[in-house]
Amino acid sequence: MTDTTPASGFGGIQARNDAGVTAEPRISVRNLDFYYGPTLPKALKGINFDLPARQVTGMIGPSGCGKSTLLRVLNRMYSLYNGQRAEGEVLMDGRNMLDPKIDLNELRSRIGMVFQKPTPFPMTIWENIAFGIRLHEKLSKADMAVRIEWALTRAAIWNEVKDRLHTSAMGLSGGQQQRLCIARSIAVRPEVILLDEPTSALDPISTLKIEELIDELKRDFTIAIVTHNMQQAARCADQVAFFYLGELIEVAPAGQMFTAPKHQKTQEYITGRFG
Ligand SMILES: Nc1ncnc2c1ncn2[C@@H]1O[C@H](COP(=O)(O)OP(=O)(O)OP(=O)(O)O)[C@@H](O)[C@H]1O
Repeated sequence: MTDTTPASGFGGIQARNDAGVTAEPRISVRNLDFYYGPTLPKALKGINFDLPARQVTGMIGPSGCGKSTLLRVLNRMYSLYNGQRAEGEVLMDGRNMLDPKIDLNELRSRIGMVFQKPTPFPMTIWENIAFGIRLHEKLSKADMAVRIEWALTRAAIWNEVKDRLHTSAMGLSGGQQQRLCIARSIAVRPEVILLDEPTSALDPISTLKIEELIDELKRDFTIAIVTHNMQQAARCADQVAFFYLGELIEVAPAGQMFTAPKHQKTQEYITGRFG
């Protein structure tokens, strides 16, 4: 990982990516509201922000503020559940990804998701990767082999698994399983990867590997990461979005967020006064 001289931040938090956010938006979220049910209050209220292309957006905020809900809306996972409803827009190339006319398969191939707990399928390492690719593309055996090696290499796990591709993925360590899940997600060559607390079940060394991987992957992918760990947000993110009670309170370049947050609530949260 390249390092920059960190700015001194609140609570000793130092943002590594201090350059600010200059990229064009890959996803623009506009006036987004979300309901878990017809009689339940809004879980997301009037959210407006952009995910800049090939940058990492860290999503922070106390438990229940809507971070995971937002990721579930971005890849329309909620549409599997009766009664859950989103209003507003999630724009990619000027098209609203929430429009039911947009094919879910297309959406999922453009916006991939990795969950908190590693979720490998109970099949071989090879099949874990091939399975998703086959849903979207028909590749020859040779092309499939190339794609699988590419995905595992990009997820920084190829060297550890290349001699055991046809053994069960369940035999991998937790950290390896999570990198396999990242490989599975990038194997379909999405443009955006959503990571929901991807290291919360991992040891510090595996966590570091995933953070290094995120830094590497942002060369090609637009990334959003939900994290409870301020230090991790400061290490990984180019911009940080702070959520509270279903609202987006503040979004800013990481350096600014951890040195000079504009809102009192943000300041209280990042200094550990609640949450
Ligand atoms: N399936 C559900 N049905 C009804 N309400 C839900 C459901 N899932 C989440 N909620 C509510 O939506 C709000 C946002 O929850 P969400 O899981 O997005 O928060 P979060 O910020 O990701 O929290 P955490 O950091 O604890 O994972 C909370 O009030 C939660 O209770």
